[in-house]
Amino acid sequence: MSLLRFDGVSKQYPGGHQALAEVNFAVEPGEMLFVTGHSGAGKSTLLKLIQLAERPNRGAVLFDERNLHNVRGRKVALHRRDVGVVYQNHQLLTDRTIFENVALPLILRGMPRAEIGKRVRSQLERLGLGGREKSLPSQLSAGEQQRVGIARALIGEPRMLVADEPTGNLDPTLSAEIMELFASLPQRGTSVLVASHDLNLVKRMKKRVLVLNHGQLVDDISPEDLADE
Ligand SMILES: Nc1ncnc2c1ncn2[C@@H]1O[C@H](COP(=O)(O)OP(=O)(O)OP(=O)(O)O)[C@@H](O)[C@H]1O
Repeated sequence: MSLLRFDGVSKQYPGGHQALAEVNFAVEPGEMLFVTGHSGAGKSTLLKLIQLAERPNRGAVLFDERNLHNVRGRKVALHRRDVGVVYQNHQLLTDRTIFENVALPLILRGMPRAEIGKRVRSQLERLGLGGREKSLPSQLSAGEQQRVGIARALIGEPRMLVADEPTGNLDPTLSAEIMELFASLPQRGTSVLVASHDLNLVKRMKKRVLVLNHGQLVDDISPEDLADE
């Protein structure tokens, strides 16, 4: 059973711009894949539909076989727990410590403090940020800040992680490191979908790649196809 399915999905923004046209694909549990394409191709829109930050005009987005069309009101927040989001500029709270930034989603859920402490420390350790709990974001390097953003996205144990240009601000070495980190997540059962316009970086990862062109899904490249290149 697929974790995510786009079934003939079209998205037109008010004003008439067609951002996605009849897009079909499915993602299995624990699968990692990329979506790439030129600026304006529809990558961010595709990710927004998964988080319910936008809704399609036609077609259906199914998550765990549930049509997101029917997820409304308070159910939206519950759905978002299943989808961790990583942004290009990590959007950390600058006046809060690393611990507090990562703990926030669990605090909002009302989880007991002791449990939060345990989970956050273990997540930071796992991402190589042990010992940085009390630092402020400004005291960390760009790569470390991005790892905090990833820790925060993962802390609620989402079924899927979506990342929009997560290496946009990083140099090539750090970008490769962050991509390797994403690639290790499926081993823990989390599906990962990364949007990036950096085709070279994407190809080097040898994972499945969806290619968007003016809102159309024009290619769905398997890891085997990339291995031959
Ligand atoms: N809120 C909006 N209202 C109107 N048009 C929008 C809106 N958001 C995006 N668009 C348009 O939809 C198209 C797809 O945008 P989207 O942000 O999904 O592309 P993208 O592939 O992520 O681009 P980039 O790599 O530049 O971020 C673009 O032409 C964009 O101008």
